[in-house]
Amino acid sequence: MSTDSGSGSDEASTRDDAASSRDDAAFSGDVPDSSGDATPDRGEAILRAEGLQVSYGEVAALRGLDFRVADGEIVAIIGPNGAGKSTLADAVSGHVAYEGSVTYRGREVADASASDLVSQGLIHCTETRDLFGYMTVADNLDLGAYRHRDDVDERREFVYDLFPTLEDRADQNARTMSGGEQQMLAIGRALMSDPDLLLLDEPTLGLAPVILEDISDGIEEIRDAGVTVVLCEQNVTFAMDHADRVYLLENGRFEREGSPETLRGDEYIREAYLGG
Ligand SMILES: Nc1ncnc2c1ncn2[C@@H]1O[C@H](COP(=O)(O)OP(=O)(O)OP(=O)(O)O)[C@@H](O)[C@H]1O
Repeated sequence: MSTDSGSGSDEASTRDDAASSRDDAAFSGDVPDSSGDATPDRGEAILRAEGLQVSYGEVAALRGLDFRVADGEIVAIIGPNGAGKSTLADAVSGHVAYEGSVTYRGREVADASASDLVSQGLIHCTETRDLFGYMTVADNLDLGAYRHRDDVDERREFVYDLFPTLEDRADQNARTMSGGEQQMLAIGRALMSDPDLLLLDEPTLGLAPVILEDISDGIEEIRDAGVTVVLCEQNVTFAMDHADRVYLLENGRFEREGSPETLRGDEYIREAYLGG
């Protein structure tokens, strides 16, 4: 079944495309896991993938990923440009066709439309933010709540507590907000959808350190409010500072997996991503 929801999936592969790349891109399954902490013990898996593959025509973007995210965790997917982080987020949120299996709360993602997944609490905050630039901050937030009209005021209050700038700028058009403010608005709008699982794709992209602190505090508060977070991030330091577990994605494969503490001690991670 197609998972096309009309948001950029025209270029995505068919499942046959993905299948055709299976042989030359098989997953080795031997992600180094010296940590002993790979299995989440915080709760039941809310999200699980087995043999997840995505291809765009000839390009194999994800080459057979196995992962699980437990209820209440912050899990970071780190990796360089082109590693496949956004593709992973797109596959999990039903925006791109995939091979293998991805289940959200035990149900195959491909069997639901992207909008059904939103109704079930799986919310994807994309790298491009997708704000309505000529609408106000307040209206953008309200649009986030279009499928969940209960407790809107409570959720808006939570968002305003998290990012007070948004309340101060409630009547300002989104396009006139700074990059950092727009990122806060994108996360705030996602929260208005009442997520159980929030996929954040590159929330730190292009942001100044002072704004990163606000986003940082926000992510941990979101988790503390009971939302599971999958953080796709190129900023490895930021991701390591906030995640409970981390997967390193390179060229469509997981190369490392473990707790931030363990990965900070990994020589390859230190040299390639943490400046030695
Ligand atoms: N719609 C598409 N059509 C063709 N190729 C694509 C498409 N989207 C992604 N790709 C390719 O898939 C690979 C993974 O891209 P993806 O955007 O998922 O990586 P990423 O880790 O999110 O990168 P970045 O951090 O730069 O956003 C890249 O080689 C990219 O060029």
